[in-house]
Amino acid sequence: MVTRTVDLRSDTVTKPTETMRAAMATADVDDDVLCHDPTALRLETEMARITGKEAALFVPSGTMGNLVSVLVHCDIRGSEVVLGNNSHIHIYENGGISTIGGVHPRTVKNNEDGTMDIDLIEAAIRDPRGALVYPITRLICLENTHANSGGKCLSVEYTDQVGELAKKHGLKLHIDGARIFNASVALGIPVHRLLQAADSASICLSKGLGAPVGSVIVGSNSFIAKAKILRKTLGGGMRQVGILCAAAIVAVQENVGKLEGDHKNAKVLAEGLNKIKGIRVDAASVETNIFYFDIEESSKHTAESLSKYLQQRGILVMLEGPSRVRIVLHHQISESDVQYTLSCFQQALTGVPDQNGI
Ligand SMILES: Cc1ncc(COP(=O)(O)O)c(C=O)c1O
Ligand SMILES: C[C@@H](O)[C@H](N)C(=O)O
Repeated sequence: MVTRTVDLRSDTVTKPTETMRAAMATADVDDDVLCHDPTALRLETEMARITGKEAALFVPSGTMGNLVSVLVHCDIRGSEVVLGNNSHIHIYENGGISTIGGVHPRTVKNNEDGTMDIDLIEAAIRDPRGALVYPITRLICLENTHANSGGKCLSVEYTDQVGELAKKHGLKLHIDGARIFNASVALGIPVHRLLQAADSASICLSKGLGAPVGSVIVGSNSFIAKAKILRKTLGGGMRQVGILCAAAIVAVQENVGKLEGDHKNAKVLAEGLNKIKGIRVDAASVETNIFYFDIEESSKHTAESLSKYLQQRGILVMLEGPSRVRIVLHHQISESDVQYTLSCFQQALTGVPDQNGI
């Protein structure tokens, strides 16, 4: 019988802490559509301060945060957005910018570090003289940290360069900052500085920060005013939303400091896995809380059989292909969980109990 659960599928799996639940239970609330829920206002004011933007808006998910942001910037039919071919907006958001917003995606290859070559971004920007046949480029999107690249951090220098490029061409810059706090902690650079070049950003409170629900969009007063209308259009206007925002406030207050521990646990786990025959992981490249590993052909396991073996021992991972697995650390994974996980991997791949005798 499984007596322990180590959920490494994502940092979206965290459960609200007791402090969050207490804050939710006693939250000061009001109708956030008819007026402004006081706790939502507190969260939005704090997030605007942290990010150095004029205003902020709570939204139910990161997907809606990105969708609303893109649609505000690309509010004219025939608009085009330049984004990474391996970006979350392009891969995992149901093509919402097109299916709902009528916005055309223009992808540029993501490098292994999550960036897109600046010259390739510029080459993807449409020449306005071709307006008879071309869509009109209005927006560039970055993602920091870059999830599909293994939680890689975009440097502030790179972000500023893309910002300069956007300005040069009269474009806006949106940053999918689902894990911007992870980037900030890993780089030792404040969130507001990482977002300085961006006209907008979408920041997940429900990932590494551990809130049960929600994201926040940040930007200018004018941008957020338009975003609020679009959020309502999409059904995201919420009533006594302070119940959710109260937990998010606790998350920001209590969990940013835990991200460094998540990054350390990711590094320890990656380095430990790297020592196990049959597994290949670039442990040196682990920067934050996400990494991928590959199962070698010589191994007796596939990703699916390994995940089943691990699941029988309470360990949950995300399959990314026949021999590829994603691991994501979060504040509810302890150092002991990491060691237990390594023991189970050791047993699965080599059949030899490790020093823990498992
Ligand atoms: C980089 C990135 N952006 C956006 C999202 C979307 O967030 P949500 O799941 O809250 O819609 C996710 C994952 O969930 C993500 O990993
Ligand atoms: C799968 C993806 O949509 C989600 N953002 C995650 O990282 O778990």
